[in-house]
Amino acid sequence: MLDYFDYLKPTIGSFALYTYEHRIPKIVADVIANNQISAEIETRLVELKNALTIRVSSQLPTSGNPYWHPFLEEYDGEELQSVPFLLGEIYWYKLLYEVVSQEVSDPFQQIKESDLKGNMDFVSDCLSRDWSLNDLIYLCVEGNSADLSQMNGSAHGKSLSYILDHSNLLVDELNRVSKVEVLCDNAGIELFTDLMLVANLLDSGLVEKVVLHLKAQPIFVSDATRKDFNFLMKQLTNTMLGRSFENWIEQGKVELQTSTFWHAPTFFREVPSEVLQPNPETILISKGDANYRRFFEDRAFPPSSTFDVPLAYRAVYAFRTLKSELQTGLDPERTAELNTAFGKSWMTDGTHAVIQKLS
Ligand SMILES: O=P(O)(O)OC[C@H]1O[C@](O)(CO)[C@@H](O)[C@@H]1O
Repeated sequence: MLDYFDYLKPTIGSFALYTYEHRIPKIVADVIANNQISAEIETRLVELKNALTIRVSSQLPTSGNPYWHPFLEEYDGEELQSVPFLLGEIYWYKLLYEVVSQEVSDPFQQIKESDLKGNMDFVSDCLSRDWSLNDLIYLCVEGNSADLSQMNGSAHGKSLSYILDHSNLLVDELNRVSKVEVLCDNAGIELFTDLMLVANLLDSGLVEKVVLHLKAQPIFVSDATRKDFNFLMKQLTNTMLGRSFENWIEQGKVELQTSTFWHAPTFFREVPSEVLQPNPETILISKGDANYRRFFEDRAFPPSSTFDVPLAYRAVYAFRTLKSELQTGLDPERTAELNTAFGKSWMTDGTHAVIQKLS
């Protein structure tokens, strides 16, 4: 039972505190450096650097997004340091978005686009190779290292150590379904690797349809929006991959969905049927760290813990490089080995990964 465990919060020595004290000021500085904004907006952005002193306000403009209401009711007036970390982070990104949105539609657009442009050699190299399905699964997880919210920016291509690897199970289960849904994570290189995997699934006839879930608004710096998808497609003009996706979208074999649920402070137990429609003919692939945190509610439990993921898909798989202090389903002996070798850093430094069957 998840409820049995406390939420992760920015306590001394925690990754949450490091995020609020170091990562967030860096994100603000990057947004200022990469956007043409007025002095007034810049001043308001600088105020957001002191994230821990910010208080939740139920007056936050929610632009008609109903998924904000339970959070605002519950935490109105509280400082971010006493709010569960994931929800507090989402609140902070919303404040950032509200501040800049009068002048800029996506504060991270420039950062995301220049990262992709700077990595087009990697894209060309990937497009020129033959890939097995298994290798594409690994590529797709490695794509999740390309997270621009981390201090070191895009880091795809570094080799990952897999602490759980259920990829063979996934390949086996892919033979038994007709549809795959992907909860996409980062734009640019990660989204490109997602498309590479999806293309293999459709080209091989393994599945008939794929739904890609994108963000309706910018969040967590590099999370992929519809606009980011279009930008990637533009870079893929005149490639086989680009043409295939144009056709599949036209034929309805690839569907792009966005929902405001993904940038509201919500957990998966609240996901409504207008956002996800689980069914036993479909596999859900959840990309990235933030989605993993949303499944397990950012709570402090031992890494050997297991919890039900109450979504009635044929199966749910997480493709994730670890960037936060939670993990499930790990053998206690393996956990002890990792702690001995790396201290706590294996959980947050993006060097370890899982391909994990969650249900
Ligand atoms: O792009 P990903 O893999 O979801 O990672 C972003 C997430 O990781 C973190 O950087 C650390 O948890 C968060 O700030 C955010 O949840």
